[in-house]
Amino acid sequence: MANLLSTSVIIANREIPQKYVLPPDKRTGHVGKIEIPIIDLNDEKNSIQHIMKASQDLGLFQVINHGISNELMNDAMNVFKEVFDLPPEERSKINMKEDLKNICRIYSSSYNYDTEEFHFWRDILRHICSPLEECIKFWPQNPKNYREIVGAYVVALKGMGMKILENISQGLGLEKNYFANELTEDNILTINHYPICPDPSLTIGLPKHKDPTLINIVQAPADVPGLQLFKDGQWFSFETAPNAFLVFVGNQLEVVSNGKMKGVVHRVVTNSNNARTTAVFFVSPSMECIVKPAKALSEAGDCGPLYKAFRYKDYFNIHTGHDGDRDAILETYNFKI
Ligand SMILES: O=C(O)CCC(=O)C(=O)O
Ligand SMILES: [Fe+2]
Repeated sequence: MANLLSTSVIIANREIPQKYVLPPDKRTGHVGKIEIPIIDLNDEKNSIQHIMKASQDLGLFQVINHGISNELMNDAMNVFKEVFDLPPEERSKINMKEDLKNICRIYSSSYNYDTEEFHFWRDILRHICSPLEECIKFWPQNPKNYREIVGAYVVALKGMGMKILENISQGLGLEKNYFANELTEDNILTINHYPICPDPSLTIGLPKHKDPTLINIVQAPADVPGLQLFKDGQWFSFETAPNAFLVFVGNQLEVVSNGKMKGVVHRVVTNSNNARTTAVFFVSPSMECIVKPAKALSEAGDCGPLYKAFRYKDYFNIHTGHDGDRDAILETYNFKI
């Protein structure tokens, strides 16, 4: 297995190995600033309309009053950080031999570490979360309350995700529970840890991509920036409100909504002053699910369906197989008609 950045001599030496240095055309330059709409999930009168507008304008919004307590958010973030501070011999126990389905894995850069053109400046702890009772047995036991806290966190995130999707289905004119089925059955939680980087101008935490899921929900620190989005030919950095979650429209929502909602191209840059840890909850179709535009939407307008039906597994396999540039999937996998 690849060395984790968090333990390796790279950090101690304060130098960037060649494999992490981006080709000049991929380096990050000047960026503008943009504000991401903040949506009050308690404001039932307006939340649908605000979510729809933000999803259509930007493909990204933040939610507050989302029902997940600050205490649970803090507890979860603290145990995630503790995992990355564990001594290497403790951390290596996370990749358990009995975990044949790779339910819980800790690794560096990406799944394509051995073949990718350059490495990303991040370590990842990835947990499959569904079905929870099966998967939780393979999650870390150190810190000792890890499973209890992260189990509660995942249940809360799923509940919040479904509430957001109820808003979206109503905003699209579909029945309220349109997404309460195999379209949202697979859930993964990844913890991204971006260590301090001696020279952020030469590296990338996560290169530009659109999320392959239905939606991605992100808990990111308000005081350590890193995420940037691409809009109208320019990159923008933005701030995350304290105790808010960011919600990204994923490619599958683009398909189901027949292009009414658009995913946003984004990336993560590195930081020379602070390490950054984020939690990302993927709400995805099951691997066998056939994804296609909702009939009510493709039959309503003049344009007909804008996307072909496809099996999520076929899409996902191509998506994860792309070294470095996950956005390339949009060109190579022609799921558009
Ligand atoms: O770690 C972050 O800030 C965002 C990660 C992300 O975009 C992703 O995992 O798809
Ligand atoms: Fe993403």
